[in-house]
Amino acid sequence: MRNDTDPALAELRREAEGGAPQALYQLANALVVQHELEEAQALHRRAAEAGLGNSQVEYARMLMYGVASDPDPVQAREWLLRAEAAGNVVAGYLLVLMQFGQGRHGEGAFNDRLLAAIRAEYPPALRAAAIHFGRRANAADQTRCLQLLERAAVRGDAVAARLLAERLMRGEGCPPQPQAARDIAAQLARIGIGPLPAIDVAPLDRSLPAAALALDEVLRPVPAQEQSSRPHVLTVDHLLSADECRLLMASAEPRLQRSQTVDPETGLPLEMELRTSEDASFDPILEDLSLRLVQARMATAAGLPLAHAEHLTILRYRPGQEYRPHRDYRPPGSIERDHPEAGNRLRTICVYLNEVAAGGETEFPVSGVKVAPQAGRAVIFDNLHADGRPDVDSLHAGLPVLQGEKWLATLWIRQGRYRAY
Ligand SMILES: O=C(O)CCC(=O)C(=O)O
Ligand SMILES: [Fe+2]
Repeated sequence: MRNDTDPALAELRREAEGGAPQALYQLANALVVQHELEEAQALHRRAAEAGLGNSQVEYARMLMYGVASDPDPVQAREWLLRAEAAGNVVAGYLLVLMQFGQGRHGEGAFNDRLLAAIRAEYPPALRAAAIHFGRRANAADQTRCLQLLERAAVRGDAVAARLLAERLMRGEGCPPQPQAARDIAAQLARIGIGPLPAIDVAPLDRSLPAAALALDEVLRPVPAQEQSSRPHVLTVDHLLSADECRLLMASAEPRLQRSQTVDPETGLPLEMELRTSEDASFDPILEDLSLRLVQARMATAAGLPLAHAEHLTILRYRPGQEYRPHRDYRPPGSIERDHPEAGNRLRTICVYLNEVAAGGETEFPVSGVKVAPQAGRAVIFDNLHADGRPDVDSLHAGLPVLQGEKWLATLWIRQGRYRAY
């Protein structure tokens, strides 16, 4: 509904009457805050056509996420390329994000794009690069990781600040600096953010070259251990680094809510005793490059394109909480309501994000396999037979947590494309 009473908005409207691109941009941003998205989109488009880089980026963002219109990643990409050519580094950063969702990394340029956004001190780029360097087992890259986390934190990135505090406290990549860690923790506590669960540090990657960015490292195949063939269950230890596990927990925590499950009869979401955890799901609009790269790593480990994955879900179980035996494939009714063209859930990948003091294993009753949580360990299993029929043997459960917390990241990956980008 049009808001005509807000004097600040009325002033912006007056200023935009002359059609100056900067004034259109400012009015559009104010309208987004008021949820007047269609008008905002039209104004960004006008300013974009007049050559304003910031509006080109905002218009492209709306097209990427399908805000005020259906998603149009092709148009979004064109606007981003235009803005990038005019020197807009956020456009380059968003192009990297899209490349890793669309399997367009073959076009290259992603490392240079990220570098340009790092040089411009764009916090999401600083954090993504920090986590990238933090996987490597050499002192120079570890120092680079810490410096980049600090630069992101100084620019207001609370997730980077949490990752930095954990590293300083434990002396990861540097000697322990408990006082500096406590200072950051105290600042975070003032805005209601507490410490993260303790996790063991995964061994660092010795195969990566020092110094240069190499983002497509997330797409390298990883060796997996087969746990059972019926159902088909694999595990990958240390798929995610400590920083990546912390990133997922820190990004999810503010959004956790009581989990819902799909009613097998009606396909409608339902709160029930089957699943007693809390969860957070990341609509792509909430994603940043760090989250996207971790998901690309997970999808690669599962052997499927990220574009086939439903939204990333992070679960937290407290003592006594569990996910009773169930299968992940969905009833036909529920598929019809949610991207029927993507088909059913072919494969699931879950990654444990912390050490659980006791309990919380993932159990597959048909083969008797039980996978114990360990930070960074992935469990990957098929929900459908090779011919696409549901595999009833894929029955599995998250056993009750007996002590401590269990954090888990899940991607349910469909047979076909689910995401626009
Ligand atoms: O908590 C677990 O170990 C299993 C989780 C699960 O089954 C799921 O996310 O679909
Ligand atoms: Fe499941």
